[in-house]
Amino acid sequence: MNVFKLLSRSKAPQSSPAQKLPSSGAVENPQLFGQHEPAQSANTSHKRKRGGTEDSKSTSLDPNHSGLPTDLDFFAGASKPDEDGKSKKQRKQEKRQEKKLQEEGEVQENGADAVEEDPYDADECKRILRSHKLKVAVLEDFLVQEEEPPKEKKKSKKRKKDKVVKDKKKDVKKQLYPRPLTSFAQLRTRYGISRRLAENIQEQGYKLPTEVQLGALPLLLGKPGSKEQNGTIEDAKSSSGAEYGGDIDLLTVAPTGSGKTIAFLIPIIDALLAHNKDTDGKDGPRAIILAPTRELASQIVNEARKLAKGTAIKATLMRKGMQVVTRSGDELSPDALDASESEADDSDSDEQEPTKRKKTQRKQAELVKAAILVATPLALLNTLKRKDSTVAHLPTVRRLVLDEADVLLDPLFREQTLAIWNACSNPLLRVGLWSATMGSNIEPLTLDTLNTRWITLSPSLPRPPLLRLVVGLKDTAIPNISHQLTYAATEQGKLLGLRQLLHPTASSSDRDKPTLRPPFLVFTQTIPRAIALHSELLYDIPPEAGGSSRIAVLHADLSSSARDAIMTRFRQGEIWVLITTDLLARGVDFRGLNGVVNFDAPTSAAGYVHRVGRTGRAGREGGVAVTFYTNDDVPYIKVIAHVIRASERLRGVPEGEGSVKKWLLDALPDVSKRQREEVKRRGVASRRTVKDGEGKKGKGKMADRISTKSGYERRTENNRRGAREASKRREKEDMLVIESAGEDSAFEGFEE
Ligand SMILES: Nc1ncnc2c1ncn2[C@@H]1O[C@H](COP(=O)(O)OP(=O)(O)OP(=O)(O)O)[C@@H](O)[C@H]1O
Repeated sequence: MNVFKLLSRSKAPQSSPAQKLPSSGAVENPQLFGQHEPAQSANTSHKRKRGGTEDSKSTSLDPNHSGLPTDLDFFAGASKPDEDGKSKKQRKQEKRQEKKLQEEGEVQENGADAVEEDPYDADECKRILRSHKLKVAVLEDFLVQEEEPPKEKKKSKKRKKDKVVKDKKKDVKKQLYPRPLTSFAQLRTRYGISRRLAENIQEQGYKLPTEVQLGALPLLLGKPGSKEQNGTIEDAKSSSGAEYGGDIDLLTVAPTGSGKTIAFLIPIIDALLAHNKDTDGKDGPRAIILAPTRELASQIVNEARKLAKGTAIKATLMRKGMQVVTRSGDELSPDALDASESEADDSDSDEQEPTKRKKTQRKQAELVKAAILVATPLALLNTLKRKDSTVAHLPTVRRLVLDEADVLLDPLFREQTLAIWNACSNPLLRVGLWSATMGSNIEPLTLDTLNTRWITLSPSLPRPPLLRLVVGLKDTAIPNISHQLTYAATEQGKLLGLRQLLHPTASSSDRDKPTLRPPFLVFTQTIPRAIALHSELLYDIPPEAGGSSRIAVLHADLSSSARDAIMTRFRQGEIWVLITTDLLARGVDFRGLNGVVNFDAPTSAAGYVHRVGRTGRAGREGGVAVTFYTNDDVPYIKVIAHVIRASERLRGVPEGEGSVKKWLLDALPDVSKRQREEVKRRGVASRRTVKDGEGKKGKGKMADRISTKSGYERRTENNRRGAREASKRREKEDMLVIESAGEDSAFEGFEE
């Protein structure tokens, strides 16, 4: 068996206790926090089941059958079980219910899973949320602001309104304590999600919800009028958020690999299924998910398809040539027209016969018919742009998700993202912003956008609140991986260091340090550096082990099909070392990835959090993150050292024992915010790709160079090569002289 097959998303085998590596497979408990909390006596999952007994459903969706040892089954019911695992109270309740059912002679409409839950204990909710490091706050409670929109107000009243808003702001960031989702079974029992959706979730084999699912799903699934059903206590200060009935805009910050994707997909699919007419996208998509890269977008499509399997809901990846709204040809921008003529639809047409497909290609290229559309901002905006540069509206879209929201609202993508957000003209649009990191500018920008949209689109409608859910410490790397910050002095030092990782020897491997095993990712600052590093390492893997086919480079200059092929080979375990740029830094999920090497140090704290978060997914232990730094990085490495320190603290590593020592933190210089911004935007100067004509005498070439050879060796080699070439040239010239002399002597013409 090829152990590297473990990398495959779908074929990860079970872990063995001796081998704790991400590639060893899924862990029992994907949660990052709260696992060592003692199980409390307060019960949050007492149920009176209508239609069937508790044990008629011994699946992983059953909260009382999670299959975990009691010490791990953090959310196990609190009533002391008897030999059959049930308390007397539960047995009594079940008998009562069975009898009632027999009398009624039928199962309640919602199916055998419908239950009614007891009012919950608010203190217990708070305790669970705190132990899992979940914080929910109302950023701005629009629902209570039922004043006229500011636009229509007279100047004299404006001051008064400002005061009202200010007063309200005292209440801003009010904490909420939603009732946590402690088992996937509750999705059906508490929120009545569709049976098919519940089965699809169960098929994924998830045992416990991760923290972000535990907090976000109750907020997003709460049905209007579910207040009583949820047994919410009427306490303004410790509200559960159920009063919003799921009608909210949500900004979520949760660790990398913590399962944010299904946390935003489940509510979308559930809502689409709830409204039969929304399941197809005949008149246009109902939900749009934006992601910064094509790789991430296509991964989200896969997840959505798994969750929507067997339903009428289709998810599709936005490709060049697709159209999202019906428009006549002369309305299209040249970009959109070119694209629609050159390419056809995606996998929705895969099932059709080839001839039929050919005929319908043109038609399908005209309109996407999937209810869920996943796209990169540029790809979508290109198809929406009209000839006159205006953007077509998407009135059918009711849900917009910005995955990796901080980067989508970063200057690089901001304009495109906001253009799409504003193109979603439905006043009932609800937005979700998700990421593992969120800069401080994102909240005001989001509030601003929501405000402007409300004023222009629906001033008469009540507005939903904007809630913020934070899991763990904001902007911190996950605690379940080990970090190594390695000083390599020079570029050559980094290459030697990387080779030592590839070929560890007894002398090179530090016993205290966990070894990095393939498969792993190697990040560089620029595309030319990734290509150069790939050429340098190409023959480092012996032919017996697969040779150069085991190492590959992936970057944005490759064609889409080449990128897809490399991704597939890496997932299948054929490629062991993948060299890449920040293209793969965010969102991409290689479940069994054992490590990450920052060959070029990331240029921001967020960059570090996302890159290293490609390993240690869903609570897997044993991932390793190695970061090399040279003299050129010294001014900027402190922020990364701080992130590592914070993550080790979260893990419980005592002060002084972590990989970043205090003396190092004290020794590293601080740089100004401006310098930090500059390096974040453009990278470390010595590694930038210098364009033609830029920089001094060939500096551009130097910047991209990656090699083990020192400058001295290079110069000596160049001199030798120059001397050899000069000598060859001289020999050639001598030969020419002799030959021409011979020719001259042989010429006997022109003489009179
Ligand atoms: N409840 C769960 N139990 C176990 N595994 C889960 C659970 N939920 C999601 N996963 C798995 O966790 C992995 C990471 O999920 P996902 O890609 O959604 O993370 P993410 O939070 O979006 O990460 P990132 O911030 O890097 O984008 C996936 O392989 C997914 O299948």
